[in-house]
Amino acid sequence: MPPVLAFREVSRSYRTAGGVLPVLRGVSAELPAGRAVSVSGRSGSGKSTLLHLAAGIDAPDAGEVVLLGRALGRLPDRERTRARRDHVGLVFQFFHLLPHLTAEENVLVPALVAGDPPGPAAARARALLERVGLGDRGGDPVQKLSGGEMQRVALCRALLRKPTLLLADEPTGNLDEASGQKVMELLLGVAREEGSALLYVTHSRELAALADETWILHAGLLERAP
Ligand SMILES: Nc1ncnc2c1ncn2[C@@H]1O[C@H](COP(=O)(O)OP(=O)(O)OP(=O)(O)O)[C@@H](O)[C@H]1O
Repeated sequence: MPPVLAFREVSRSYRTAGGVLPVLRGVSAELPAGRAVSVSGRSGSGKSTLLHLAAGIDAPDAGEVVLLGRALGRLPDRERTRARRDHVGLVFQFFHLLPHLTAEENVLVPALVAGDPPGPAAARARALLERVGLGDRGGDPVQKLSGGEMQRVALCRALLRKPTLLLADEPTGNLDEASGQKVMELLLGVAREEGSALLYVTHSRELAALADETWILHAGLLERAP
């Protein structure tokens, strides 16, 4: 089976006022199906850049990002968007929920966008909310929920269409330690049950250690922690 995600000699630099800033300098790594990998590294080391490349939101200057055997850079825009929609779930630090919609409606957004049949999608949304302990909050507008609860809703939304790859950029960065720990345990547990590979960025050593493997970005290169 090909890896869910592969970085092959990926480089990315940015043009800044001070000149060209090389962020990734020939990074190669593979994420096998169902595996959980955390990404660490100091501020500015390129963690978010790596995740954006994985999601096809950003493109490398050189090298290839391969999702399920297909090099994203070689796909036409529409195909790349479809690959992301069908195979990738995204969780962000600031949740990006629609505040006036209910928890269940937020979870259902990806199904609406994709035109999935509403009945099965709604049943799955309810089952996921139940799984993360929010079975009785599905009808509440998300703006009434706590930060930890909002992130659990965002997790359900990311998982709704059974993504092969779940990407999470500092998913606990906006939460206190206790809710952060709970969200991370749920993220890892549900991803494992669903068989989704998981790549998550975290600044916390404890939370990074919960993964099967840790990738550390340093000086534009990727090192694997034992
Ligand atoms: N669009 C951009 N234009 C110019 N520079 C950028 C751009 N995006 C990122 N950078 C720079 O690239 C470097 C890596 O950014 P990135 O956000 O990937 O780091 P990070 O490891 O996620 O950082 P943090 O832990 O602080 O969130 C930083 O120095 C950042 O300022």
